[in-house]
Amino acid sequence: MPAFDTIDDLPADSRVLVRLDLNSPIEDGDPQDNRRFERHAETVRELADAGHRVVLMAHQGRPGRDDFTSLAGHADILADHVGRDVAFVADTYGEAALDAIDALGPGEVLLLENTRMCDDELPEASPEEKAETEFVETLAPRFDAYVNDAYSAAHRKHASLVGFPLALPAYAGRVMETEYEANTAIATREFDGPVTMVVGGTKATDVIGVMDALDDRVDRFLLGGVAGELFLRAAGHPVGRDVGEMDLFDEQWEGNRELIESVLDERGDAVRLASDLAYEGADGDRAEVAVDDIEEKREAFLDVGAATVADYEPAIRESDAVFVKGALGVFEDERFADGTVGVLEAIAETDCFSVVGGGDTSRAIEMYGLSEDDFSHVSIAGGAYIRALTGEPLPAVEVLEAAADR
Ligand SMILES: Nc1ncnc2c1ncn2[C@@H]1O[C@H](COP(=O)(O)OP(=O)(O)O)[C@@H](O)[C@H]1O
Ligand SMILES: O=C(OP(=O)(O)O)[C@H](O)COP(=O)(O)O
Repeated sequence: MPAFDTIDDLPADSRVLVRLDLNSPIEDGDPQDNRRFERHAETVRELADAGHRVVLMAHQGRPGRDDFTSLAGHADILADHVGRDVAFVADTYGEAALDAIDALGPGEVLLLENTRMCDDELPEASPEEKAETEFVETLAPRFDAYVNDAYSAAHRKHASLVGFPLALPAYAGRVMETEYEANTAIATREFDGPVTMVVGGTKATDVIGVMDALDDRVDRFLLGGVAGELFLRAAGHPVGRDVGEMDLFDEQWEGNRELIESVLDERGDAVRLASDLAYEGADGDRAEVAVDDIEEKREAFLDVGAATVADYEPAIRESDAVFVKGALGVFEDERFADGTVGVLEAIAETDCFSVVGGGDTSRAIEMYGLSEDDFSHVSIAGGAYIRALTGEPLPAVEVLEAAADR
């Protein structure tokens, strides 16, 4: 069980400052609706229904990047999910923000401007230093409690995540609670049968590090995606290289070659690699080739093949727990979704404990009509999920735990 207090422990009629993670894809300047809104809406609705005055903080993008925008559009999307008005003020802790906070009535909800527009939010520093910033020292006295629901940002030591829990009584929101429990299961729970990890996607450096760190806590790794191709390359197959205008493979190969070879050396029996791969044939349709028949990589491989899925399915059915990190193919293109969807369907059909993580990969669930209810947990975290899997501490969770001990 987590060692932090939750919103069940909040005193009645509190003024609560709540940190969410609404960081979203931005298209034409507008935030796109996604699972983060839906999940955080549950915490916000519960707090508002209980009669608390609810002030929300969140970030969007990083300064200097295209996705660094105001949260005005986020307030509207969140309001739709909460089923209540979510007021917005284009200020983080200045006079306009303080006036809006003071004017809030019981059960009302206000979203403050992108926390990263405030100089004190970034860069990373210790909780003690962040608690002494003007941002925290100005806002904290207006509140009775701080709630952190932003599990997916909990690996960052930013003021809104680690500073406020030192200045106020601090609690975990519902998203924080459920993400924490599911994502640490691999490190904290005992499973009776085999534990399997499906490893794919494009961020090979991240997932190979996870494989190395998890070591024998996972009984078998089923590989696909870019990471899988790099492992095939290490096993002596002429794949896992950039072709044409690609730049997904060679650099990640150079950076991970030794680690891949050492994982294969030490855990080779636990690592299952694709036996066939799919690519775009001359007619534009999906074509497949057995890995043993590949003499030279001439085209981009965009999915694992049907024989690989048939090989992975029984391994999933025999498992007591399955954790997914990364897609097995470019599932956004229907022609190359079979690997990812086949494996997700196999997981959905079993009653094993299952967690699907990664913002991109978890989108395959709704895209292909799978039900989220058929998985134990679909995480809305990327980087924090990876760290939780390997047992690496999350600074924003640590300060919540420390707050509960005070
Ligand atoms: N062979 C491949 N070549 C290129 N992209 C791939 C391949 N296999 C999977 N992908 C891509 O990987 C993405 C998902 O993985 P990634 O972005 O690493 O993970 P996350 O789910 O954590 O966001 C998908 O968008 C998919 O298109
Ligand atoms: O979306 C996020 O992380 P993720 O892409 O790892 O899930 C979080 O909001 C953290 O954002 P950041 O990586 O800009 O600090």
